[in-house]
Amino acid sequence: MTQPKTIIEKIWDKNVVHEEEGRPGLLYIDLHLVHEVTSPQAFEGLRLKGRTVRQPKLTFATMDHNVPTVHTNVIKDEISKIQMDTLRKNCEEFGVPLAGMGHEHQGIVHVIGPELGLTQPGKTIVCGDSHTSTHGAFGALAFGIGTSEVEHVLSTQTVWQQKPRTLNVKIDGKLGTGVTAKDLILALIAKYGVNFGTGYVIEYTGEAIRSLSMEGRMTICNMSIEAGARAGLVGPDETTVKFLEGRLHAPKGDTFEEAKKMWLSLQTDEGASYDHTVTLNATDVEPQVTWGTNPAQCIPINGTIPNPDQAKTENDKNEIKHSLKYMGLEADVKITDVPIEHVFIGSCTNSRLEDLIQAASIIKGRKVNPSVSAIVVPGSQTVKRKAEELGLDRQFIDAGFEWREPGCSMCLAMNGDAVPPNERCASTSNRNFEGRQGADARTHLVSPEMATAAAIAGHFVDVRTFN
Ligand SMILES: CC(C)[C@H](C(=O)O)[C@@H](O)C(=O)O
Ligand code: SF4
Repeated sequence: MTQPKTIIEKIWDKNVVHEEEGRPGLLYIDLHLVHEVTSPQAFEGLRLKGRTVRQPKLTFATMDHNVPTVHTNVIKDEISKIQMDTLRKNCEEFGVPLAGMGHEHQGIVHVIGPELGLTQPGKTIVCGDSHTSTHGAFGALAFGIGTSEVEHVLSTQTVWQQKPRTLNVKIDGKLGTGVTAKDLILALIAKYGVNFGTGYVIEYTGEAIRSLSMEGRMTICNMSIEAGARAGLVGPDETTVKFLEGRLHAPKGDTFEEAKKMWLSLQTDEGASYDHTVTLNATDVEPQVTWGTNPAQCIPINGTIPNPDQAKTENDKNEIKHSLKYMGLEADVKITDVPIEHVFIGSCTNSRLEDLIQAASIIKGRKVNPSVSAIVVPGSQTVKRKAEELGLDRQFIDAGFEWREPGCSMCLAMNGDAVPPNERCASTSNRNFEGRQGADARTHLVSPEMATAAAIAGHFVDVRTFN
């Protein structure tokens, strides 16, 4: 009898083309996603070495980090303009399909891959971007790579990888009303810290994960990297198959039926062992808000800002003090008493149609607080179009939100969208590091529902009682 395997080992074994004891393996890549920030030197490398792109059909590029989200044909920022022009030129020269600015499929790379049906179960997927882990929601082995690896994948369609250790994150129980996938992943990182995934690929299992939509699973897998993991995935099921059926690049007709069989059979075997397991009970999770400068510095909405004097170690004490200072917060204050000036609904964590529907559902005819400036940035042109078909743009605009063009936007402030110094933002993105949303900007990570509620209230508020 063959040894029972995890889905992670199955995908690895299917795609590894060369392996030696104690060394990284050479992994064949089924899909290479490309964006304008991490690709220019990689293409330049090919050019200098006289090489071509080995598999242009397995490569797909978009523009996201630098695109302005206010409607314009003029890119003011010179570096942004150069990166985008360079990507266009490179894609033309090397025959790589591109959804550039103005293209109907343009959007954040981790939103468009799944949306176009490029992301599929069992694939190995890479991109020069850490949040490539998002695509793991489909049962793909998807991880971020550096620019030199981007060049390697462009020219050989393979990458050297250390065989991952496997981590089972088992989330049982049921999510309460008003509690989302974003709250689950924040609570998980708050419980185990920002390094518990280091050296591992995570498989998310358990009842709570099974009952999530694909959008929810993407939110969770997206933030695997914030737990230190290279990748995170969810075994494919009927939810996965249903999401992919009819998508532009998904298989069609009989080929779809065959693919479906293959996808559904791609599961961790009964009795397979993981290198490590951690658990969380979804029933206990409340809406979360980060108060500090890493995603683990996070409390439930009814909590208070931690007091450094109650820290367990000297190190923790100093860390809390440092974060409080940067964030301009006092210990022991209720998080619901903290006022905000900005709201950002967007990013590859929470800018899909479902996120926007859920965010809009909180408005109920109310207005954004006059002290808050709030923007909604759809993850892609497709999301934007569909949201407009549903009238979501009107709901947001009527409430006082700005409705923007798709891109990474205020998630990382590379494109003209930034939080001013010492101002506070409730953000649906994934990183709250110092300076992430602009120099001295203060970021609080929350779910889309919690972001809308905060925009209306002008401070953090429990979305479950905000009627
Ligand atoms: C610019 C890119 C390399 C970076 C990443 O790898 O994640 C960005 O997307 C981010 O979220 O910080
Ligand atoms: S939305 Fe943010 S996290 Fe996602 S790829 Fe863009 S910059 Fe990175």
